[in-house]
Amino acid sequence: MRQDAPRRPRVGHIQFLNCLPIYYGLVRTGALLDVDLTKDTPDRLSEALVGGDLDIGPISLVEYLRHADELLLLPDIAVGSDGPVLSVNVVSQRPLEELDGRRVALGSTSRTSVLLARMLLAERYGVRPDYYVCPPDLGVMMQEAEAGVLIGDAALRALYEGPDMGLAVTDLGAAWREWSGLPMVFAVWAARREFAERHPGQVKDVHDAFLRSRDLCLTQIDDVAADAARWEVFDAHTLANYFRTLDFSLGVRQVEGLRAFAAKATEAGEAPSLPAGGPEFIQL
Ligand SMILES: C=C(O[C@@H]1C=C(C(=O)O)C=C[C@H]1O)C(=O)O
Repeated sequence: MRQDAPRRPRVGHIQFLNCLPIYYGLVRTGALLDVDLTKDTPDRLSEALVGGDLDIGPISLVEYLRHADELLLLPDIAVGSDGPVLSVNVVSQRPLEELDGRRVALGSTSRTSVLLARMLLAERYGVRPDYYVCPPDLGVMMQEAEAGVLIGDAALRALYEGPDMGLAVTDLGAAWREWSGLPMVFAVWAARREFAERHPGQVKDVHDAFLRSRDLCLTQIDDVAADAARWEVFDAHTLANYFRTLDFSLGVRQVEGLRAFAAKATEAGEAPSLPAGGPEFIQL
């Protein structure tokens, strides 16, 4: 028996459909054998990465901004959209400009989208609702509040079911694009700095695996959607359209969008400002 057996990197994975294209390829390429994977909601994964319980993984953008000194970004991978995202929504029983002083529920799995919603409602709609955090359940939210902010599968479902229930659905990817003219980055991938310094090879391997996985999947979206539709409430066409809508890249425009969001978050007192030239990427 080896007493000092090296351990696999502890890697996070968002358990929403939005990251299925990345997971799918990890299975197909065999990369899952080389990582200790934790699937969870974005709020818990962010906390685990910041707390040192994970080494590498996706992190909600604003949580990255709050802990940028402990983290390094992985290049070229993110969860975002350039316009509508379909799965980040404000669901409302009345027009957004009428929400002043009204109860608005913030889904507990989100950190970035709930902040985006609060900034948008304050700055674009001039309203100051009475916010509270609650589980991401549309039915409960609509009983207790006039509007709710949802992300992930629950938000995608609300997009299709909300209008029949008399609810207005505002896509926050589209709203951000109208506001800033830029793509929105909801989550980034990061490694803990100390881990990256000790195990640069492992970070590179995990990063390569994510990119290969994503790229493989993007060439087979209809097959991935058909496979996933066997277990999901969404049909294959809806899923394929969703996967094509999401933007998993982190190029020059996405980084511009990230910086614009960071500047607004700093102005709102929600995150320290990015260092000049930031965000800081890992050198692989
Ligand atoms: C596009 C999405 O982006 C997400 C939104 C997040 C947030 O608001 O904190 C975090 C991770 C991503 O899952 C989504 O959840 O549908």
